[in-house]
Amino acid sequence: MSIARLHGRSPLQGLVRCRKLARSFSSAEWSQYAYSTPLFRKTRREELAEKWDNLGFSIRPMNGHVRYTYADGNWDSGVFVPAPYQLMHINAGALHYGVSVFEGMKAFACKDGKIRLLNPELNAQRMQKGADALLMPQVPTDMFINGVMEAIRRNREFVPPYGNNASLYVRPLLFASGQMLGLAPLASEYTFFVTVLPAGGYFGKGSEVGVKALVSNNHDRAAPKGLGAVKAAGNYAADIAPVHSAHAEGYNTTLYLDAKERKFIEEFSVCNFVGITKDGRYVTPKSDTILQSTTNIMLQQLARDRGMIVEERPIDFEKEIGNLKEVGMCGTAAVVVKVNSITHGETTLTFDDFDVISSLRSELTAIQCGEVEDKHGWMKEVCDVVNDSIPEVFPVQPRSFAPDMVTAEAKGQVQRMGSQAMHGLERLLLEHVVANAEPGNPDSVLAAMDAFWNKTFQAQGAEKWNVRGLKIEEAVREKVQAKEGKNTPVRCLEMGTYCGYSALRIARNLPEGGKLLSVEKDELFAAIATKIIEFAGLDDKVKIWMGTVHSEIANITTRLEQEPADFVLVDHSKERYVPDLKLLEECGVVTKDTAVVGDVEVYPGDERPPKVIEEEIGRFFADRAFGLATMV
Ligand SMILES: C[S@@+](CC[C@H](N)C(=O)[O-])C[C@H]1O[C@@H](n2cnc3c(N)ncnc32)[C@H](O)[C@@H]1O
Repeated sequence: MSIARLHGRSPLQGLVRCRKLARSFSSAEWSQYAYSTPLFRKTRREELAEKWDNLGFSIRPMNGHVRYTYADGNWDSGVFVPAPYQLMHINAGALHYGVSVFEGMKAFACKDGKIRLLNPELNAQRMQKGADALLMPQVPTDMFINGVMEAIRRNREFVPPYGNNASLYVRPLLFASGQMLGLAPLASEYTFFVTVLPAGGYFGKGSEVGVKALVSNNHDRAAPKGLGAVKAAGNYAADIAPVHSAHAEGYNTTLYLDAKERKFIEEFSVCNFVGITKDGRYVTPKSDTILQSTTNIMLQQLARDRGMIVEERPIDFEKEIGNLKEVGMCGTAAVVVKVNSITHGETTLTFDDFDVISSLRSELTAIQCGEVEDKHGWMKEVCDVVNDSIPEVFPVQPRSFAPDMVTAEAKGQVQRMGSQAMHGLERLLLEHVVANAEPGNPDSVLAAMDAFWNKTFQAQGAEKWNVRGLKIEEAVREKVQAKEGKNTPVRCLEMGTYCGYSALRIARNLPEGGKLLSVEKDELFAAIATKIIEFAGLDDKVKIWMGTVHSEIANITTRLEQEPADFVLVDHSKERYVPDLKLLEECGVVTKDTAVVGDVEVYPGDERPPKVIEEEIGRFFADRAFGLATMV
């Protein structure tokens, strides 16, 4: 049996059954996955025009984030997700066991009109150390940097302009997104994502004004031989209560001493401790439970460049604190902030000077924005800044930003549709349509396609094939009727166009203004379908989009005008049904109101998808209240 008949025209072996799940979901249940784009509105650059100096440190919805998924021992090729959501199982390891590490980095608009990133290798290495400690997969340095750069490029209009002390704060995160019940076995899925937000605010200003710190006597940050040296989410959770009680007592931050002896300085709340001794040495604590700040590493280097003595060693609080003339707290967001005083019990020590640290800080920030030579090669160029005086034309986005990653396709886990041999048949189909159908008449084009396939396959399965088409059309018509008089267009999405047969059946039911976006990864099929649709005169309603849902998600949401789809036909490769539908849900394209019709038939001659895939599809559809057309 030729594989050709599996596509678009196939003898079906049973009845077509369209099942609407009767079960109704409460809005709370839906809220976990029925996102719709209107729930968040992306920030517009114009809204920030007056605010660059006062951005603060708050979350604003950006254009989207970059996400990679690790499953079956490999990372996928990465995707840009134009939404701030991640759909995951309620038993995800990150949620229950805190299997999560993150990073903080900054991108800057430089004097020469370029956006640059500060020292990403250091952050990649630190995340790798964290991954080791929590037995998560490594994020290779190249992938880390590619992901970070892509997230910045895609959000580059939110990089504050040069001359401003704000920057684009970049947050890469690695976590167990797969289920875990107990700590062994490990999660089957991990996610690495990179999200960004423009930030400035408190830390910028605080660095000049100075802060008051309180030695934390009732809390420890991390246990000896624990996870204090990695940027694990739990370390931050442990810091919340202490820092809030310090605030309540009128202090800006906490200072932790070592958990074992309560003698040696550890770090401030989420910031490293930096001191300048009365004789001009740069001192900073050394301990296995401190997270090493990348900013601290660079400040130390700048101090050494000036000939200063740098000592990274245990610092006995009682014995040495009085010998410091300057104290700063440093970290990516803060750079380095002046500490005016430290209170320990009844005693408060004050530090009036900040000249040495302040000048190191100025040198580092000058390197960051390209004002002084970057002798150590810390800055990595990302792209050009947005020029407000020139209308923005976004460059064509690369299809894949991690070309070396092992993709599901490369692993052979995605059904292979199409071969050299098939293209010959599809070419004949197009010739047949052009020769026999009436231009501008979709019904006659469909009739010609039916005739072609009937002839090729001696009419096997013709009737059942028609039933499938009718079911699809019925679901579309229901949606069209529901929208009648509502003045909003009917939006449809198809995954897997092949030669455009189902696209025609959908589109011929669409009223004026109705749209079908059909995604096809095979370029030749996409070209043939485009010609067939054009010949049928439905090209004003149908757009064939080349690529996969995964690679084209940002274009899909844009073409659907950030609105949910009314109808979705899932007819591409079974392995992609659930991941692609999940992504569409996260981006607000598929909601509880979308009619989703999935072809779950295994056609004769087709490779049966692995059982886990069939089960995954079954579970996914059973959990949702949208319609499913099942081929039985
Ligand atoms: C069963 S055919 C679609 C038939 C079509 N909907 C019809 O009824 O006329 C599946 C198509 O999906 C395409 N495809 C497979 N995987 C895909 C993916 N990940 N993204 C987009 N298209 C894909 C194949 O190239 C093939 O043309």
